[in-house]
Amino acid sequence: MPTPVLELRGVTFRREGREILHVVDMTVHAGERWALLGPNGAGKSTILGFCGARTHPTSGTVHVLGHRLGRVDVQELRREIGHVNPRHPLESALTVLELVLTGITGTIETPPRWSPTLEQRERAEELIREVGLSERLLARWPTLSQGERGRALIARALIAEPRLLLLDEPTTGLDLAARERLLETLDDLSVGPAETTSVLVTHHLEELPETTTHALLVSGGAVVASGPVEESVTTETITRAFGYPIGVERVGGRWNARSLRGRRLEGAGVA
Ligand SMILES: Nc1ncnc2c1ncn2[C@@H]1O[C@H](COP(=O)(O)OP(=O)(O)OP(=O)(O)O)[C@@H](O)[C@H]1O
Repeated sequence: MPTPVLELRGVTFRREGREILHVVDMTVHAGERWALLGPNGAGKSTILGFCGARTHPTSGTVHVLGHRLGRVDVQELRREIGHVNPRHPLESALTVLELVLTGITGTIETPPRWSPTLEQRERAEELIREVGLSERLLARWPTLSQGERGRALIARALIAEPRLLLLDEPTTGLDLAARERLLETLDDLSVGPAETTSVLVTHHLEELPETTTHALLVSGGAVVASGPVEESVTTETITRAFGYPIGVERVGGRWNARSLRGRRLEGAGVA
């Protein structure tokens, strides 16, 4: 069995005298697309922090790309991880092209006196085309819609050819068409290198890309379900994770969720 891309074993996390995560285990292999699901405050972002080598556990072990956190230069490790953060802290008015190129330098702003090679520029343009932003190539960051920013940030992450892609609520706040477009962009990544492995955080089942292969459901810092998505995302597990009766249905590859309060559980084709 090849070395997993991510391995969390018996991970706990304590802050201000409170245990935020209780014994989390998770193993992600190359090519898998994971979703981290759960209600507000469940611990999803904290887990994503381990995956991105940004947070260390209080106890237990975390291996990222075969390296154990605490025994590796995290700066170097982070270069192999693409992190799409909707709260990208860019302050200057970079164009889409310039923004994507900062994925090569691993910086937020364009470093002084740095300029791309012709090859790097062409690669950036190719990725911008792939995420459907060719017409906005020279548009500046402050003028981009939230959906355009999301897609530009995905291209920025991909240009560094990461072995692991982390997506923190990439569709939050997008209108319906922008959300669908971004999900299509994520689904299309599966035609890229087979090794592209991803972990996506969301609260909403409707925001899961069709290509999701596995899910980890957390609630109150504990794992409710984990494994292949068909087994881990069901009416029973989602109801347990969110503490509310929610029916889950998968239609045409995508998921729907709705309250079962006042409805009968049987029938309705729930998963
Ligand atoms: N550094 C910290 N210090 C103290 N408490 C923290 C810290 N980081 C996270 N927490 C707490 O841990 C819990 C889990 O937080 P986390 O952000 O991981 O949840 P989440 O599932 O991502 O939530 P949301 O869906 O609301 O973003 C929350 O109660 C949060 O307030």
